[in-house]
Order: sequence, then C-alpha cells, then structure tokens
Amino acid sequence: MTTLSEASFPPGTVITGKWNRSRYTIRKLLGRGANGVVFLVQRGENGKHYALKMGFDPVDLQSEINVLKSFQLQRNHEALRQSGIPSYLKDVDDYAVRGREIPFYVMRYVQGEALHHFIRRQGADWTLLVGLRLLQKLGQLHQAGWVFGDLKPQNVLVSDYGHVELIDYGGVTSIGRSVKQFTEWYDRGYWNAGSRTADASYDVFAFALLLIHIMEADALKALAADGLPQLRNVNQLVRLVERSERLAPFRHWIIRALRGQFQDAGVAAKAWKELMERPVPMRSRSRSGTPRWLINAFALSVILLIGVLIYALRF
Ligand SMILES: Nc1ncnc2c1ncn2[C@@H]1O[C@H](COP(=O)(O)OP(=O)(O)OP(=O)(O)O)[C@@H](O)[C@H]1O
Repeated sequence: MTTLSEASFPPGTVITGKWNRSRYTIRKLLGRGANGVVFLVQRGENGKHYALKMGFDPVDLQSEINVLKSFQLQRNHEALRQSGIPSYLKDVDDYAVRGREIPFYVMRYVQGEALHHFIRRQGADWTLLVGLRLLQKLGQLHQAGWVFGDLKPQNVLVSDYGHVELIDYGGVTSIGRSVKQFTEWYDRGYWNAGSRTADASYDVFAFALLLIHIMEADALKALAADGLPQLRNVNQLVRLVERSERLAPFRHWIIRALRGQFQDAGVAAKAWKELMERPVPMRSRSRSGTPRWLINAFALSVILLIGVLIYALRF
C-alpha cells in the first residue's frame, strides 16, 4: 500500500476533494508536522492561495480537524468575531489517489517565517516588537475564552515589519479544559510548574520558554536533558534566566511569567510595553544590539577615511 510519505506530490499536482469536489493545485511544500504534510496550494489553477494539510493517519488528522471545527463554531460567537482572529478552516475532504483515500483540510495561508528564524536573521532587537505583537494576539484569544496551547516558535510566523500570525490552531483549548496538544519544552506541566488545565497563564508561561529557547537554546537543552523528570522545576529555569546576559533585559518579566504572576496575555503585554519604554541601554546588551546598518556605515566611513588619508599623504 502506498503511504503518504512515499507518495510524491510535485508542484502542479491537482488535488480534487472527493466530497466537495473543490480543486487545489499544489505550488510547493510548506512543511511537515507530526500528523501530516502541509502544501501551499491555489484554488483551481490561479485562485487564492491556501495551506492544505494531508494526514499521515486519518484518526490523528480527524482529531485535529475536530478541534479546528469546534474553534470555528465558537468563532461565530460575538467575542471571537470581535477578537479579530480570522477564520481559519476553509475546507475538509478526502483525496482519492492510487487506491487509497487521504484526508486533508484547507486553511488560511499565512505568509512569514518562523519566529526563531526571523529573530536570527533580523537580530535580537526585534524581540521587543515581535514579542509585544505576539502577546497581543494571545491576549485576544484569552479575552474570547480560549488558550492557544501549543505555542512554539514554529507556530508563530513573522512577516516583514514584524507582523505576527499564529498558525496551527490544533492545540486551541477552551479555558478550564485540559490542554490536548503541547510541545514538551514550552509546557508548564513538563517543568512541574503547574497543571495542564487551560488557563491564560499557560500560554504566558509558554511564551517565556519560547524566549528562553530563542536566546539561550543550549542552556535550555542542557537543563531539559539533566536529571529526573520529577526533579524538573521552575527554580531551575529562574536560575538560568538570572545567569543569562542575553535575557537580562527581560529578566523580571520572564520570572513573573514563569511563576504564573500574569493573569493573562493582556496583562503580560502591558508589563512588556514597560520594557519597551525603558531607555536604550537594556537593549545594547543583547548579542546583536548594534544594528547591522550602523556597523556597515561605520566600516564604510573608516575605509573612506583611510582612502582620504592615503590620497592626502601622496600629495
Ligand atoms: N496556515 C499555514 N500557513 C503557512 N504555513 C503553514 C501553515 N500551516 C502550516 N504551515 C507550515 O507547515 C509546517 C508544518 O505544519 P504543521 O502544523 O503540520 O506542523 P507543526 O506545527 O510543525 O508540528 P505539529 O503539528 O506536529 O505540532 C509549519 O511549520 C509551517 O511552516
């Protein structure tokens, strides 16, 4: 039997839904997750762009779809409509190919690159702005009674000018229920720092871990690998943050987030804004504190100066 991973779907392949008969033309592979493969597609041949996810296992994909559907249903409620979070799930169907049926769903295509890649490319100076926008997005979700759940750098796409979008709403959980989909490093339960019952501070904790991951990946990896799982605790994370030079500008904020002291992302965003209002010195300590254009401009003026001096000395 052909499995999804063996099957090839080159650009130009047309996926026709068995039930809804919608046609999608594959443009490129966007990525792979635990439950399936995601492609950039166009409706018909030249229609709107979407992201289409095919499942490795119908059961796993179905549970992802169920979460999205219930989220979508709730979206019709006033709070979510007003939250500005766009409608996400567009189509659910099966694709019949080579004697088997592959389940898929179609979602809004979000442009941008994963948060950690963006920060690596653009420099740590962007952390403040991007962080604020991410907290505001999470805050909208919390206001509407939901927790994002599976917050990790891959699920945050950042486009130019630091515009932030969340993808993979498969972990979205209504407040008070158990978080079903999470990723160990960012999970409060993994660090024995609290329960997996969805509350807004669950996401704020994950945000803090995301920041630690981006700035201090090696130290976090070492901590996660060290010792027995039951001995993991929030004080280890606090010590890591206190030792880190790179995290120094965010130190107090992160420690509050780790200790669950922000009741939701809205409150956390307000405290984050205060970080942004502080004078420049706190930012100059970050690894790429000096913008690249300034370094280049400085190098160029040194070269010009040397050139002028050589020219002047010759005459
Ligand atoms: N709506 C979307 N728009 C643009 N790119 C997307 C979209 N959804 C997914 N992707 C891309 O496809 C990749 C795989 O997504 P997917 O949601 O399947 O897995 P994941 O989030 O990486 O992992 P998992 O589902 O196992 O937690 C993502 O990392 C992202 O690069």
